[in-house]
Amino acid sequence: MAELRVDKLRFRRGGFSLELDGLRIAPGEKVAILGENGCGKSTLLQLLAGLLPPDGGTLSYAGKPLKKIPMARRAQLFALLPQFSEVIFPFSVFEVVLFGRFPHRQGNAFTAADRQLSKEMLALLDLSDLAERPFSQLSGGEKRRVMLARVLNQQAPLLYLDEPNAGLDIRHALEIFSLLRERTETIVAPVHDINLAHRFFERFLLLKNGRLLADVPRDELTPELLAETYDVQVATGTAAFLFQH
Ligand SMILES: Nc1ncnc2c1ncn2[C@@H]1O[C@H](COP(=O)(O)OP(=O)(O)OP(=O)(O)O)[C@@H](O)[C@H]1O
Repeated sequence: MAELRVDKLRFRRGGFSLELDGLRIAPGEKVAILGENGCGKSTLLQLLAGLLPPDGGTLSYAGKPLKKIPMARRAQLFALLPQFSEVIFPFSVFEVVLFGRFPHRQGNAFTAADRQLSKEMLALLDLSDLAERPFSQLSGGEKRRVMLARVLNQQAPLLYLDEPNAGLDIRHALEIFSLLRERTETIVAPVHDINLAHRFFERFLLLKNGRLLADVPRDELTPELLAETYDVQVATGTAAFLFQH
C-alpha cells in the first residue's frame, strides 16, 4: 500500500474541464467524493485509475508516475467498480467473482487458491446462495453486490468505487459501508447519499464544476459547505429516519 499523489491535473472533454492542483491520498484512507450530477466525480475516478489520459499534470502511485506503470501491473494495484457494469455472456455469479482474480493469474488457469478466495468473497458479501445463478438473471442490487465482490476479489490496495451503494437497499448499504470502513485498502468513492457517506467515510472531496471546492475531514463537513456544493439549503437536527443494522 502506498500514497496516491496528484499534481496540477488538467483534463478537458467538450465543454467540461477538470482541474485539480494537488491531492495526496494516504494508504488506507477512506475518501468520499461529493458533488452534483455532472461535476466530474466519475471522470476524476477514471483519471485516478489511469483509465483516462490527463491533458496535463502528473498522477503517481508509490512515487511512480502512472503512465510508467504497465497496464497489467496497474490491474494489480487499482480496482474499479464502474457506475454501470453489464456482463453480457452467460456467466454464473461464481465465475463473475472469480474473474476478479484475472490480474493475478499465472498461466492460463485459475488456481485452487483463486477459487477458494472467490468463495470467501461471496460469503463476505452474503452471496453464497446465488453462486450458481446466471449473473444476467439477478436483480439490480444483487448484481451490484456481485460486482463489488469481484472488485474486492482483485485484492488491489487501492479501490475506486463509483457509487458503491447504487441500487442497494438500506440493510445491504449499511452492511457494505461498514464492511468497507473496516477494510485495509485505500478507498475513493463518489457517493450521492451524503448521510451514509458522512457516517462511514473519514475524508470528503467536494467537487463543483470540475474544481475542488473543499477537501475536509468528517468533522469539517459543514452544512454551509454542502449548501455551496449542491446549491441547496441544508438544515441539521430536523426529523429524519435513523437507520442502524
Ligand atoms: N464519455 C463521455 N464523453 C463526453 N462527455 C462525457 C463523458 N462522460 C461524461 N461526460 C461529461 O463530463 C462531465 C462530467 O461527467 P461525470 O460523469 O464525471 O460526472 P459525475 O459527477 O460523475 O456525475 P453523476 O453524479 O451524474 O454520476 C459531464 O458534463 C458529462 O456530461
